[in-house]
Amino acid sequence: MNCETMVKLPVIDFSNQDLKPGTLEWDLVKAQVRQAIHEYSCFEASFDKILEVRKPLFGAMEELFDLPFQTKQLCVPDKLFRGYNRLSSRLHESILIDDANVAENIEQRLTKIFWPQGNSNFSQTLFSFSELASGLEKKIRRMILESFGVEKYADELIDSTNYMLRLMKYKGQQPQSNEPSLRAHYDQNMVTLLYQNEVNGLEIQTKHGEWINVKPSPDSFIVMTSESLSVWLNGRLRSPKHRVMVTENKARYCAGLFATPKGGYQVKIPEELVDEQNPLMFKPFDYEEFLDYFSSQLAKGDLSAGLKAYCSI
Ligand SMILES: O=C(O)CCC(=O)C(=O)O
Ligand SMILES: [Fe+2]
Repeated sequence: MNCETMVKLPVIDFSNQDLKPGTLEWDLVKAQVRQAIHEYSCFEASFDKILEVRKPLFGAMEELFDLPFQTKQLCVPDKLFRGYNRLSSRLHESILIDDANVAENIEQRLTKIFWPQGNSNFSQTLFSFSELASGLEKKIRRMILESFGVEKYADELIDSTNYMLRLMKYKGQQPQSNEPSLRAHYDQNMVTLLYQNEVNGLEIQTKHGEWINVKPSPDSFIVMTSESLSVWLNGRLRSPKHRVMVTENKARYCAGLFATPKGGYQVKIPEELVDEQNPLMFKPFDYEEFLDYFSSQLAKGDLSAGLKAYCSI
């Protein structure tokens, strides 16, 4: 059900290019981030530079999703393509690119597949988006770690990140329809950044159980702390349940950058976060091994499996 609430997510401004650790402004923004994730596990990050890629980005996504469905399904490996299926939704289609913060990967793993003769505008646009979004995510993650007093792990954690780019298209729907375009779920990665066109639909559940309709402004990302970060912080913060309900007869495009631990890296709770009052809650895990388990559970129709169940003590 689409229950409109008056709650609005906090908006935090990251547009200042000189936002650097150790400055007064950094500390002020960090305090806002900490407050927002404590309250909502989610906030709107305004970042005016993103407006430069807005038009080309959604143009490139339209170009991609306008390709014949069969072409996409046949050309993109199974694991990376989701198209109108039972588990996600029949209204949703998405393509995933690993390590999208490296230009060559976008070229080889996406552009070359569909345009063997090249399409440099397409590659350049997706790369610019990933570069801006991953740069912003690094700042946000560093602030979160600092706010929990574990910033000494920031470089290691950020260096072992796979920046997965997921391009998504949701079919438009009649306003009276209340079929979810993407079912309610928790993201399993570290931090999620979402950037959408003008069609709204994302809903986030607050810790009190109410659903907020998210209506980001064109210069804003939606930022969520996800399950891997919650586990790494020994349960110190939550990740928000969210879903998508499109109630406009217009396609919704959304580009998501999912900061995810790289396969082969052991994600382990820092010893500073474990003591008598806060006993160790989760075992170390390798995200890729978890994903294998997670996908096999999903394939069996078990939608409740998640990282916390997988590695809880
Ligand atoms: O389209 C959106 O806004 C949300 C997408 C999402 O939740 C996901 O891909 O995990
Ligand atoms: Fe999600």
